[in-house]
Amino acid sequence: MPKVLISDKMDPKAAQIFRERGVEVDEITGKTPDELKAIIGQYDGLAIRSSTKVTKDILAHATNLKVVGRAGIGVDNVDIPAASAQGVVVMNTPFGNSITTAEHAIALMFALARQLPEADASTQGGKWEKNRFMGVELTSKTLGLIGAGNIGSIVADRALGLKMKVVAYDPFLTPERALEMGVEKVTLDDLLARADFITLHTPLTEQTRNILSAENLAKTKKGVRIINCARGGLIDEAALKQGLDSGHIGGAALDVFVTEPAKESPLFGTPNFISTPHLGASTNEAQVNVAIQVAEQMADYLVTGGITNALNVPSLSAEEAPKLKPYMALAEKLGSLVGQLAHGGIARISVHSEGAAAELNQKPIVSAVLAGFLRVHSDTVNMVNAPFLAKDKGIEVREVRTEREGDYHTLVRVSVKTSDGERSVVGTLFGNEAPRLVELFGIKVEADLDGPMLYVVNEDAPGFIGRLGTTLGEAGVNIATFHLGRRSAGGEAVVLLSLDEVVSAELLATVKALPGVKTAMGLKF
Ligand SMILES: NC(=O)c1ccc[n+]([C@@H]2O[C@H](COP(=O)([O-])OP(=O)(O)OC[C@H]3O[C@@H](n4cnc5c(N)ncnc54)[C@H](O)[C@@H]3O)[C@@H](O)[C@H]2O)c1
Ligand SMILES: O=C(O)CC[C@@H](O)C(=O)O
Repeated sequence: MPKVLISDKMDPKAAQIFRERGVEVDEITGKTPDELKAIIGQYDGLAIRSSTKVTKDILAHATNLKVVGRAGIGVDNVDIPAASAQGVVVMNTPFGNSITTAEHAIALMFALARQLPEADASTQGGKWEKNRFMGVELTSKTLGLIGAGNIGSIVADRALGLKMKVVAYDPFLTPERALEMGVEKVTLDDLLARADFITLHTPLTEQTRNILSAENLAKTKKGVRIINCARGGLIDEAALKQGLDSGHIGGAALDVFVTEPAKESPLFGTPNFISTPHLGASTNEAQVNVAIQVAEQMADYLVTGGITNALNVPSLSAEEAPKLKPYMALAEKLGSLVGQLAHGGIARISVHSEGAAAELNQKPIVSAVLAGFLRVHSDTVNMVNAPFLAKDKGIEVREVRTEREGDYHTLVRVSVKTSDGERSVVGTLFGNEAPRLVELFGIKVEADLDGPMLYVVNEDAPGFIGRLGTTLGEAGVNIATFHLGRRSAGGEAVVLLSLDEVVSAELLATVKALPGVKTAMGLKF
């Protein structure tokens, strides 16, 4: 039974779903990195929010880990390249808390417009400062949206409902989508010059870090009010403080900080500054949503192999998984076969699906070919890290599909281009289930690729098969199945034998010395 650790505070629904889906679960929160390292080795899955930092060091101790699930959106607390390199799937729940976070941004916009926190503190402090708190209306004001994805577009929708004008800066926003959202797509400079309120909804990347830098803050309208419910680091906090102190910035509300938890900050106590402790996603509804979603996604992966919302591997629905499973087994065996037989630098691997195979999601099939191919040289390769490793090795990967059926109703052809030229192996599924090799380097041969095997290329001549059988028999090696193929009568022939044990180096040398043998190799599946 797979075992999952929930290491951050999460709605109890998550643990309930894991148990219902046959996944054992421990909830142990608040561990230090060293404490986490000591226990992480026993888990197949790790469910987190933002407190647990899944570093390379933690991953190195997570020897059984298959999946990290983030109950939320941002995965900046997970070292995704390290997880990918280790073959660990990283998933998030991209929509579960979007409405809640958008509402928090709108709440902070209202709070800034009417100075609600200061007015509350003053009133509860026994002062009745009716003349001190003069607000601004939102109606007809311009809201500048930086980042118009899931959350940004909900914020835009709510702001339009408040009769604001919304201008958006997002390099990936298409004019059609902007039209659909009812916003005006603008450049960043235009947004800075026009917005009365600015709200940030981008991830923190090298392009967005300090997107509101001192230079850009200086381009804003005097009195601008700024909201950040996305990620700390999008605003230069020192420049923000200066802008608030000088009065150029009329107010700022931060839910997120460069350093979290933000227990101290030069911004604290600044007039017109509001802060919340990363509460964007903190509503009952959002926390139930993300807990259910993360547990379902992780359980799907651990129990059925279905992949949803993964950031480092193509999605594979729980419905698709059983259909693709035999293809992935076939693809892996073909990849392994070419990996064992190919020599020289590999320039390209092409995966060509034909007939029924071409109708399926190709990404998992290609990943399985690469995993089988690369696993020949490393035990730690799996479907998650194989595409990254292939890229690292400079191997070009091609995917081709032909829906028309050929001799077989379904076929997968794996071709490898090396310095010696391009060679292919081809396989099909018998009864839609059993992987079977049907062609090897242009020679028709039918074989199951299973267990230890012996591969021999010889000159087709009478008596050879008998001599080979005798040689193996004399060495006490039992032949399970015998598969033959040849290019032409008297030409090059291929023998593939399934054996009950791995051929020893000594026996291989004897086979190679048989008259007519061109190549002999032990294979393993
Ligand atoms: N405060 C919280 O508790 C909380 C909760 C949920 C999400 N978040 C954060 O909110 C942010 C947005 O989440 P989302 O679900 O809307 O993400 P999303 O991926 O749907 O949208 C992000 C948008 O940013 C845009 N973008 C990327 N680079 C940009 C750039 N250089 N300039 C302008 N736009 C750029 C993208 O094109 C995309 O449209 C994320 O950082 C997420 O982690 C915070
Ligand atoms: O888990 C949280 O409370 C914060 C989540 C939020 O930052 C996110 O990126 O989804």
